[in-house]
Amino acid sequence: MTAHIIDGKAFAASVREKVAGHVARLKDGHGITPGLAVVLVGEDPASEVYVRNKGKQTVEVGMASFEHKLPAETSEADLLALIEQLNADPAVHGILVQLPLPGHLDSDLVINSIDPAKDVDGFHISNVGLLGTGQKSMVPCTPLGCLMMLRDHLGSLSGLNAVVIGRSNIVGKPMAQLLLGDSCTVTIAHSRTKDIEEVCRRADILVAAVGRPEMVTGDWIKPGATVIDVGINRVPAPEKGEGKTRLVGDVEFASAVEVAGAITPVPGGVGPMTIACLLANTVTAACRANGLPEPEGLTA
Ligand SMILES: Nc1nc(=O)c2c([nH]1)NC[C@@H]1CN(c3ccc(C(=O)N[C@@H](CCC(=O)O)C(=O)O)cc3)C=[N+]21
Repeated sequence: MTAHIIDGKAFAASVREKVAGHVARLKDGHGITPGLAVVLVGEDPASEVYVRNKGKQTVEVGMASFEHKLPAETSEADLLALIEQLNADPAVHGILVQLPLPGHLDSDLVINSIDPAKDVDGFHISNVGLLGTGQKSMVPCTPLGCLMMLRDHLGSLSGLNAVVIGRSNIVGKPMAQLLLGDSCTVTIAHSRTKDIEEVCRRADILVAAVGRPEMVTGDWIKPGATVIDVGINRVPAPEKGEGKTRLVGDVEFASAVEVAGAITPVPGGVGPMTIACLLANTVTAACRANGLPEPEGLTA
């Protein structure tokens, strides 16, 4: 039996359609155009993949897109001044500072200077604390997208064993919080975990977010498990005619698809959902900022 392939690209399109509906309602009914500001400091190859689709999709759903491209040598003071300006701008409902930042900038300081209500990445310490205590917050886009796909595929997650591989602040930790919020029994595995294959084989839900190409193979997976592959790794293409590089996940798809019950592909899985959830968070932020009921089905 081969796994059901969860189509993140199609799911993301349906999320964007919902977002577009809410944007239209905000515009026509209330004269509000949700706006997303993206701040890029310097150039990072991994970030470029992301930026390519994002501005386009923001405009496609009817929102305003503000891009601020700053040189790599921008000072912390100048970056903080820009964020202060965006915090104060009523046309800006969401602010995203592209990570990683150049080494001379303190990313914790920068992220925590964003107004938490406009922190559509959900990385501000206030949002992290709100999520961890089950209060209304901005939820990080990648874990939110994973949660939406899991709920859509499985219905209830209650009582299931979930294993998250990776303990980053942007994926692993918030993902674990969301799964706990949906009453999973959650394990966070990482590079120092003993018998990691064994730990993973107990998972009904396996989320791989380590950034190591094809680390998880079919023999790590419980038959029938739902596998979410967060990894986006660019590796050299083995065959001529495939271009110089190709994208692979943290899961070895060919062996995993034979064992899992369902699996997300790379590309076309978590990546498109991340961008869709960024737009969803922006429309949610715009509703909250104006005291309007928040969109249903777009929040955790
Ligand atoms: N503050 C901040 N927030 C982020 O969310 C953030 C960031 N910084 N820095 C960079 C990473 C990277 N990231 C991606 C999102 C979607 C795709 C995506 O849609 N990928 C396509 C593949 C695109 C292709 O074919 O190259 C897919 O998986 O199908 C990729 C990468 C968000 N990031």
